[in-house]
Amino acid sequence: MAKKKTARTGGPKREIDKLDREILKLINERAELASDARTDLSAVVQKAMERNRGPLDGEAIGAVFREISAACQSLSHAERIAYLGPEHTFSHIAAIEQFGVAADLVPVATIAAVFEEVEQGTAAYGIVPLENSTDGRVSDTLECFARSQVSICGELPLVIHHCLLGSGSRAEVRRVESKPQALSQCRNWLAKHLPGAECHPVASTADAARKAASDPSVAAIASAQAAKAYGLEVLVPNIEDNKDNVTRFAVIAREMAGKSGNDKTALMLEINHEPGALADAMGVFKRNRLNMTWIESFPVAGSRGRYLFFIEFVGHATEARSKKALLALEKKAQQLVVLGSYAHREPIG
Ligand SMILES: O=C(O)C(=O)C[C@]1(C(=O)O)C=C[C@@H](O)C=C1
Repeated sequence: MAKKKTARTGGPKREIDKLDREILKLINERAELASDARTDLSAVVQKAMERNRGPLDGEAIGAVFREISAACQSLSHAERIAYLGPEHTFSHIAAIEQFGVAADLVPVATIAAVFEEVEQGTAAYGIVPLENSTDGRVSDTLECFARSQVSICGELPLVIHHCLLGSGSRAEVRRVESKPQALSQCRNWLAKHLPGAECHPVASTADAARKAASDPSVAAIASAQAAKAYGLEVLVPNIEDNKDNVTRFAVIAREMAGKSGNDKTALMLEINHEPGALADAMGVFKRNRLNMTWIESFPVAGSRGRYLFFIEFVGHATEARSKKALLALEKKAQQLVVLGSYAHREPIG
């Protein structure tokens, strides 16, 4: 079939040159389209098939362009960084701290979507809240770690100042919206200063700010940056209950990070359901003189009684003492997953 088409359109060399030019054109188009996170590969393939005048048939040209588009997409997505959006969430602020404002920062709707972007390779990194000094763990994130393959390759503890934002006056506020973690970090302030207001959970602090912009009876708890971006007034700044309110973010990726010399390692452990099993596991850290910096027990969804332990200790997983401890833990564990090693950071802000 290819031979017949070549003859009709004037020789293989010319056809291949023409094909090259078409490919180049489509690659350029693809690069432009890649800036849109939702670009669909099939649109590019479809275009290539429509433009095709031989020598290859439609199926073959579709297959070639599918491969080219996928390669371009993975190249152009190599440095995309996914975060819980919309713009001006605390996750966005953390992503700017970590990667700079010029980075290709991509807002997504949920923490689970951040994990998906990284797992599927459409983003090289993601940034997710792990725990807060007032409110404890961020369950959405731990749940994602329990069923995902991604690693932690960095940490970023960020000082969080919450503001009450609105488009009217404080006296008009009947409802306060924010992410449950933010509402919880301000619960004493809300009980004292807005006891009659209904608290309503939404997907993120910036999502709350965006919604509050159209209704003066609704206030949002969000950052001062969100106030500016969504055209709201800061009705009350610094309403967090604990003045040293720090959220620790994890930078996630498909690969682990190398040694920095001042590292921590996070792991996920499930142990036998029997007396002394947790004490035995803890004994491994003691014997190997490894200082634990975090422990969190988390129920395995739908298991009725099984728990995962999220543990963090000082040291890189490749260091001798860590390796010895991980080996000993593995023998005791039903499940042991090293989530990653990463450089220790002091709180920012
Ligand atoms: O909603 C946001 O702005 C987020 O980035 C999420 C999040 C969280 O879930 O912990 C991050 C930091 C603050 O603790 C409040 C909210």
